Amino acid sequence: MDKHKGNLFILSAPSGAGKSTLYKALLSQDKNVRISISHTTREARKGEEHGREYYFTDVEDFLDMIADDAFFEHAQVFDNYYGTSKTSVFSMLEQGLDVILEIDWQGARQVRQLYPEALGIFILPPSLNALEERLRGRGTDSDDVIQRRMSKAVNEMSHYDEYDFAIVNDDFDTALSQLQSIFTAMRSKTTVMREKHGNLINDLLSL
Ligand SMILES: Nc1nc2c(ncn2[C@@H]2O[C@H](COP(=O)(O)OP(=O)(O)O)[C@@H](O)[C@H]2O)c(=O)[nH]1
Ligand SMILES: Nc1ncnc2c1ncn2[C@@H]1O[C@H](COP(=O)(O)OP(=O)(O)O)[C@@H](O)[C@H]1O
Repeated sequence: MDKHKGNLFILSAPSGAGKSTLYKALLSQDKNVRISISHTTREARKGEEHGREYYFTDVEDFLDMIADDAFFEHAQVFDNYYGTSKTSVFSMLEQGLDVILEIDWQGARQVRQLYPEALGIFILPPSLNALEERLRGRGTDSDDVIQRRMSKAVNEMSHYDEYDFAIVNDDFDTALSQLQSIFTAMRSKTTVMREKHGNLINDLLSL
């Protein structure tokens, strides 16, 4: 795969761990970061908008996109399909923007295969009780759905060590500052410096 100017980040967590709240806070403070908007076949929740949280798509269109090789990665999560389309991600990276993929562990595995320089970050809740409270507090899911999400959460969390970094989202501000530090560190990698500051590096080495 071609080299791009921006960095690619994978952000995964069990539902309710706080990843959306964290990345929204990061986005509001960091003008160089964008979130990739996924396609999904799940129903929009109250307050969600097509093209903002997700592109809400029917199963037939989603399967057509798979057949057209339009996805960078895709997976079935709960009973729905989710996928990241190739075009917008690569155009943002090409513009030098850092891109966050908010995807599950199955999608993360596919991205690592295709794009090994992607950096994986896993968000953990401080406890299972806290996770359940946050899911209930969000008020978007029925009891039934919450129980299913809780059992899926344990499965999702069992993959945390496939990621480069893990953050426990207990105190929100602490977790946010850890996330920001990871982004800052990634931008100082020598490979990124060479790509972005080639002229400076040539000058510095010119004696
Ligand atoms: N593989 C993959 N997973 C995704 C994508 N978009 C969202 N997901 C994952 O699908 C799961 C369910 O997401 P969602 O329905 O928004 O519920 P939420 O996690 O409770 O907000 C989460 O684990 C997301 O990370 C995607 O494009 N690809
Ligand atoms: N550190 C935290 N402490 C307490 N509540 C939190 C914290 N981080 C997020 N939340 C709350 O938990 C709920 C789930 O967060 P959300 O970002 O929607 O999770 P996810 O995107 O991982 O499913 C939201 O109501 C959010 O305000």
